[in-house]
Amino acid sequence: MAGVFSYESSEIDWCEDNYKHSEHVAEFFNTISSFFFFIISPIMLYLLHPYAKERNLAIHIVWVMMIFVGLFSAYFHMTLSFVGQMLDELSILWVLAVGYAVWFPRKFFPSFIKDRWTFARLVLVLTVITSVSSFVKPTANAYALNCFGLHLLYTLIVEMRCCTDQKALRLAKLSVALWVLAISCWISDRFGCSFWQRLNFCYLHSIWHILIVIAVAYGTTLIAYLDANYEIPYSLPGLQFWPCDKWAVGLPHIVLKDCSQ
Ligand SMILES: CCCCCCCC/C=C\CCCCCCCC(=O)N[C@@H](CO)[C@H](O)/C=C/CCCCCCCCCCCCC
Ligand SMILES: [Ca+2]
Ligand SMILES: [Zn+2]
Repeated sequence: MAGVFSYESSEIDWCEDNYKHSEHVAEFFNTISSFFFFIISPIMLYLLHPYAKERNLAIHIVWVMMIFVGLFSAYFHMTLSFVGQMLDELSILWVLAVGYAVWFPRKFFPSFIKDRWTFARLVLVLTVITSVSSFVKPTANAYALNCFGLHLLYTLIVEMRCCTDQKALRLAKLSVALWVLAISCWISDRFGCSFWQRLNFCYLHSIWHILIVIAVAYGTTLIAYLDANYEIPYSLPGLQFWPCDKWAVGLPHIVLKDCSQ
């Protein structure tokens, strides 16, 4: 039993050299880059608050859980233990589940689902079953999780096909570009390690951590914006960038022009 907690008990080992910078931390840069989740999550909680207050406070669960994703990711890369791997992957699965439950567009619901509450209960049942199944072949979990990324991409493309809002279209292009860059780093670290070792540059998984958390910030704001236009159109949702709307870089957020109704 203790074996599952022990260092390197996971079958997965990322490209970064182990114990190069500390005898207690297996993958130093992969561990510290996980702390990026702690920086972005509280800012996103703050930025999404006006929208969540108007729509549903349960939306905050997504970014509260992202803090745990960062925590478990840091623990996994520090120990490369089996427990660390499962906590990292299961926390991602549950963030995705909450995201789908609160944001998945009603028009894509299966025909036998009548309302969001029933859809959320279906997501809960499927997530419990998937969580149990994830112990059957743990090495396949990360690939299964990336399939959700592909499904989100597909949903976004269908949603944006008839969108004429230039700010939303720009945000969609930025989210997809960040996700493509992030997933390229993840795949390259996984399958091209010997090449990167020859170049003495084994930090692609750390770069993935940073890019994916920004992609999720952009992607979730876009989904929340489309949701606000559909569910609370009277609040006249708009998109802005923080800290300054005129800057080329920043975090996107929703501004509600009329919260009086
Ligand atoms: C309508 C549905 C809305 C859903 C909202 C989704 C909200 C959050 C989604 C995902 C969180 C991703 C967190 C990534 C954590 C990275 C930790 C990590 O590096 N883990 C690795 C091991 O260290 C592990 O191998 C990674 C596995 C792959 C995870 C893939 C997750 C899917 C990401 C989907 C991102 C969508 C971005 C939107 C772009 C259009
Ligand atoms: Ca390693
Ligand atoms: Zn990682």
